[in-house]
Amino acid sequence: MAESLTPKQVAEHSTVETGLYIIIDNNIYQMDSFVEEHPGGAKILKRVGGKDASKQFWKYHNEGVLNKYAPKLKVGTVKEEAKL
Ligand code: HEM
Repeated sequence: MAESLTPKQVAEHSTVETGLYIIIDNNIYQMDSFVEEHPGGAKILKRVGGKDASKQFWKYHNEGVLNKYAPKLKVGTVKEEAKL
């Protein structure tokens, strides 16, 4: 089920135990099941848990990687925090 979460809610899932969510271009990916098979290593993914990793992602990957893995890993999109 696709969720719509604020950056703050995503930040609550910063560890493998809580799902290891990362943000890439406003989409949220749940990495806990993938972290041990990530070709770039588990450590680098754990470092960006709960955060926006768009910049790091696009440095090392291309669109094809997202097309392949999004169906399995994407859990939702980021919604703006309410502005007061
Ligand atoms: C949805 C999230 C991600 C997926 C599905 C993913 C998947 C992959 C795959 C399939 C590779 C193998 C190389 C390739 O096919 O291009 C790879 C390599 C790599 N990934 Fe990721 N990755 C993700 C996120 C990240 C993030 C957020 C970082 C950095 C913080 C990262 C860092 C790396 C590095 C450093 C490599 C090795 C590049 C190299 O050896 O040249 N990845 N990743």
